[in-house]
Parts: sequence; C-alpha cells; structure tokens
Amino acid sequence: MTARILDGIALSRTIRAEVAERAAALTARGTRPGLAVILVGDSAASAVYVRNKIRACTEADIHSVFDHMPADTTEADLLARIRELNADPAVHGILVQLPLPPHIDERLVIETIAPAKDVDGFHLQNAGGLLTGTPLFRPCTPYGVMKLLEHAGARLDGAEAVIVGRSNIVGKPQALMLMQGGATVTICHSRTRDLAFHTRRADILVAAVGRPKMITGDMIKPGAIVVDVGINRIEEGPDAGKLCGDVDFASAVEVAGAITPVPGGVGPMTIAMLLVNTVEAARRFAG
Ligand SMILES: Nc1nc(=O)c2c([nH]1)NC[C@@H]1CN(c3ccc(C(=O)N[C@@H](CCC(=O)O)C(=O)O)cc3)C=[N+]21
Repeated sequence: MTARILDGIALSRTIRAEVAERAAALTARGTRPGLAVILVGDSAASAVYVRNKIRACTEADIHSVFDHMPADTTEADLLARIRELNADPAVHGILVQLPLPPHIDERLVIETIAPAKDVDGFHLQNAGGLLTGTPLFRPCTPYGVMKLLEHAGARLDGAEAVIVGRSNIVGKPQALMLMQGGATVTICHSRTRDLAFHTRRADILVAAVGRPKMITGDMIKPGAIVVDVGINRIEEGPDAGKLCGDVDFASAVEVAGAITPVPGGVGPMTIAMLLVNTVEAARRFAG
C-alpha cells in the first residue's frame, strides 16, 4: 500500500483565496487588514520564513509592516516597538519571529503583544483560552494541522492520536485541539520509554520533535494518518541543503494511509492560518 499525499500547498492556496476575499470585503468597509512582522537578527532560515509571510500578505492584499531590527537590539527597544504597534490602528496582527537572540526574554516579549493582536496565539491569555476552550487565536501550526486533517476527512471522534513533541507552539496546543475534536490523545517526548509502542497505536500521528527522519515506517500503524511538522535542513551528503521532516518519508509512505510531505505539507498551512488569524483580528477590530 502507498499512502495518499496530503497536499498542504493546494489546501493553503484554497484557504488563502478565501482569506483574500474576506480581506477585500473588510477593505471595502473601511478596514484593510494589517499584519506587522518583527525579525530581530540575521538568521537565514528566519529571513526566508518572514519573506514568505510578507509575500502571502501581499498576495491576499493584506497590509504588512516589516521591521527588521539588528541582532543587538535591546529588549527595551523591542518592547517599545511592540507597544507602538499595539496602539497602531492599521495593524491588527503582530508576529515577532522566534527564536529571539539570547539576551531577549521571549516570554516577556510575547506577553507584551496585545492579546487581541496575538495572531500567533502564543500569549498566556490565548494559551489559557485554548486550554479552556475559547481562545481569541489558535497557534498557526497546530491549527493548520487540524485543517489538513479535516480536509483529509479524518475521523477524530474516538480516534487514537499520538503526538511526538511537547513544545508550547506545536505539541501542547495540538494535543488540546485534537482532544477538543474527540480524540484520545497521547503526548510523547524525549523521555518517553518505548516510543514505538505508542506511535504504533496511533490512528493519527503528529511528529513535531525536530529530529530528522526519526519516525520510521515500522513505527506506524498500517493505514494511519501521519502529519509531519518537522522542518530540518539536511547538513551533509548528496541531499545537503534540502529539507526533510521528522518522518522518514520513504519508509512511512509504504505503511501510512495518508501522509504530509516536507516541504509542501504543514509549512504552507502555517502561513495560511496566520492570514486567517490576521483577517479575523481585523474583522473583530471593525466590529
Ligand atoms: N513567531 C513565530 N511564529 C511562527 O509561526 C514561526 C516562528 N515564529 N518561527 C519559526 C517557525 C517556523 N515557521 C514556518 C512557517 C512556514 C514554513 C514553510 O512555509 N515551509 C515550507 C518550505 C520553506 C523553505 O523552503 O524553507 C514548506 O514546508 O513547504 C516553515 C516554517 C513558522 N514559525
């Protein structure tokens, strides 16, 4: 058996076209949705992601503000810029690209963003809102995974869902969203004993560990839906420079029922959901 490929590029295009329509309608009513993206420092990978986010805004006719601040920006200066954007009526969403340089307290930065503009869904108020069922915004990556699962016709109710990874931006919010959908959720991580025991029970397997090709075909239940959140740059060998996921695609595709590729799976969905959140922020602002 060969798995069905879940095409995140195609689905993200559909979602972005819907976003563009909603943005145009808001603009016609006098509120053009706006997103501010702040990048501190010169990480090459971050620069690529940020550029993709800005381009996606432009294509959907969403106003964007891009602040590229130097790596030695002080925490105080970054917080001051965020407060300015909090007060700017042309900006409905604020995203500070992570990771930040080590001299800046990420938690403090996130808590300084107005919760109503926190389109990443990382603010404590939104994290707590997700825990209790009513966030203003959901984190874009796990939210995008939910859209991919919905589009794939995945049945969540009563399903065994296993997540590998316990981060605040993917693993934990993903668990809450899948649980909300009726799945029985297991979160595995670096301290889990016998990882394969858990992953082999999964009807839905989400890999978000940041370890290249760690999940192999023998760890997957035949017919399972496998979602690969990992984005790893291959360092050496014939494929140096290429991207790969946390799933060993070649062996997994022979066992799974459906699988997301890397690139072209979850990554483009993350950007699509950022635009969804931004338009939603603008719609609330417009009242
Ligand atoms: N405040 C904040 N919010 C984020 O949402 C955030 C962040 N910081 N820091 C970094 C991660 C990573 N991230 C990605 C988004 C899109 C792709 C994406 O579009 N990937 C393409 C490939 C892009 C390429 O070629 O490198 C794909 O998978 O097909 C990847 C990664 C958002 N992040």
